[in-house]
Amino acid sequence: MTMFTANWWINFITPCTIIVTIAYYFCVSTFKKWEQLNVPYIKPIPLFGNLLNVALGKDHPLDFYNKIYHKFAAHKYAGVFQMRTPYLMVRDPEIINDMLIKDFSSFPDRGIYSDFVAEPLTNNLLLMENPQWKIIRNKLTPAFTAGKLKTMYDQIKECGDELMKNIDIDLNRTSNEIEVKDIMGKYSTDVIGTCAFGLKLNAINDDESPFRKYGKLIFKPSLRVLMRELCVMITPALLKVVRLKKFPTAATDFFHAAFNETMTYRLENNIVRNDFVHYLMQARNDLVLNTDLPKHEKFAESQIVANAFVLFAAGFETVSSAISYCLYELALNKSIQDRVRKEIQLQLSKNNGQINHELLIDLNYLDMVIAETLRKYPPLVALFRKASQTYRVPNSSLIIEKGQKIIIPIYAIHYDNKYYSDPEKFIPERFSAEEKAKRPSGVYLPFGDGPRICIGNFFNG
Ligand code: HEM
Repeated sequence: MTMFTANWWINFITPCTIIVTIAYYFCVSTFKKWEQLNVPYIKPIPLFGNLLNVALGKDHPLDFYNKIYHKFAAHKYAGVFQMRTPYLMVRDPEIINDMLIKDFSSFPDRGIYSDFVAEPLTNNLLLMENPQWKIIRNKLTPAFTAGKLKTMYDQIKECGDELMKNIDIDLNRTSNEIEVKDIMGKYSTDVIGTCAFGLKLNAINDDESPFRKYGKLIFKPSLRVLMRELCVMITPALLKVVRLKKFPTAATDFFHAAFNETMTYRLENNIVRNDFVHYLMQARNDLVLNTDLPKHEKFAESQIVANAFVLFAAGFETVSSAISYCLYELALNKSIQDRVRKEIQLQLSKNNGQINHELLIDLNYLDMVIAETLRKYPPLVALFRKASQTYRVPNSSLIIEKGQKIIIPIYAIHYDNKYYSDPEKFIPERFSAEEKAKRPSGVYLPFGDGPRICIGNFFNG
């Protein structure tokens, strides 16, 4: 009997010890990386790396990046462990420029994980890797030129008129208060809908608009999204087990059906409009239906729909957040607000009351106000890249291996008083031609930079 108990105990304890040892080894197996490469870093905690407070919801990722950026102020780069995954945070503007622009061929992808089979809508420009990214980017770039924007002013103005009507109604209904972020979300949904897809979504007048409803849903922070991100940073293989999706199924089903229907409708009715859908359909002809293409170069129908989705999703949230913050700062800074108003009134009177391309390019002060808004409130707090080959970091002994993930902390750089004195203050004059010329490049990145810069960059003026 005693023998049985002892054996049972040994039989139990041995596998447990082995499992705990393997689990522990797995949790810390990547943690020697920065020490071996002589890169400064903060001591990581098993499994969580440096991300414990973010995982517990105590810190926003933005605070986390800021802390590391400031802690290593004397260094050009620092090592970060996001759970088990080692990232190199690059702080130095020259290295940032090299990675984004000059040495783009070594960093052509973002390295953000997605399972394109389980989540076909994520198989789009933002997450696609080369060589497919380059092919589809070349097909869609012609949809984003200043000339195309000129043809869209009337549609944008129509949305603007509806917006003004609704602001008036809201102000009368409430005691002179409006929820700016919400109304701008509806407005930008309508603008992208009409300019990009030829759809009159009317989200501004329709609280039940499904584009607005599902658009909001895909950006809603949730435990599901946090858990998914943490799983990816432990090991993407975990997602095969826990099956957490980036976007709620109801939203992806809706957008899939909506964009499919839009394209089918145009095909069946021979409708040709010079907008994003037109270029997406051309891409479909060239890359999906083209029988001359070898099989491995062909795209799937679902990739065309995924790109329609990303143009909508990446477009409406960024634009509405930029306009909302801009209005917020104008409300706080009356003298800046007055100067913007005066400039618009002056240019309108010079241009016979017409809002068109000529008027917009003369709104120099407004341009500076928007640039300062995007400095203070960049919609993306960081850029991501992944090394596609071994890379020697310029002017240093550091050699990055293929697959190394990179973080460029846009937000922290935009608040670094080395480049922007009194960074908390809203000072549009920072973006006068003279002031801009004094700053190094690589320290103003609201749209990213290099060949992978935001494709909608032009759309924002
Ligand atoms: C205020 C407005 C916007 C801001 C601040 C913004 C910001 C950004 C940033 C920071 C990136 C990553 C760039 C990089 O990694 O270097 C990006 C990528 C992207 N943006 Fe925007 N964006 C805006 C509006 C738009 C609009 C209106 C659209 C489409 C209609 C759009 C579509 C995209 C797409 C498709 C990508 C991925 C590009 C690629 O990898 O080729 N964005 N955006």
